[in-house]
Amino acid sequence: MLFHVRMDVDIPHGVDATGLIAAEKARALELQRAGVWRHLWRIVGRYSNISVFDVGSGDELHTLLSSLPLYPFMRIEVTALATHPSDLAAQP
Ligand SMILES: O=C(O)CC1=CCC(=O)O1
Repeated sequence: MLFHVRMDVDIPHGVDATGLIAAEKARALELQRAGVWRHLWRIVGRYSNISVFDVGSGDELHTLLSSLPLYPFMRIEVTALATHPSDLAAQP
């Protein structure tokens, strides 16, 4: 199942998140190499990203997202994706 995910990061002033940011990057690269984190894009001008995940279920995605190192400092919006009938890749 594909999910569109927007993550907005808000680290409070005074919190040293250097280690968490490094750990987040390592986890993101690991999940991309595993084919789970399919796309990762920066939203221009914001400390936010748009991502696409390929996971088995919403429960699996929740477990994954809530285990990210920066999760305590993120606001996350998730949209489940389905195949569009006019998608070229979906044509017979
Ligand atoms: O910088 C972000 O948008 C948060 C983040 C997700 C993966 C990563 O390495 O940083």
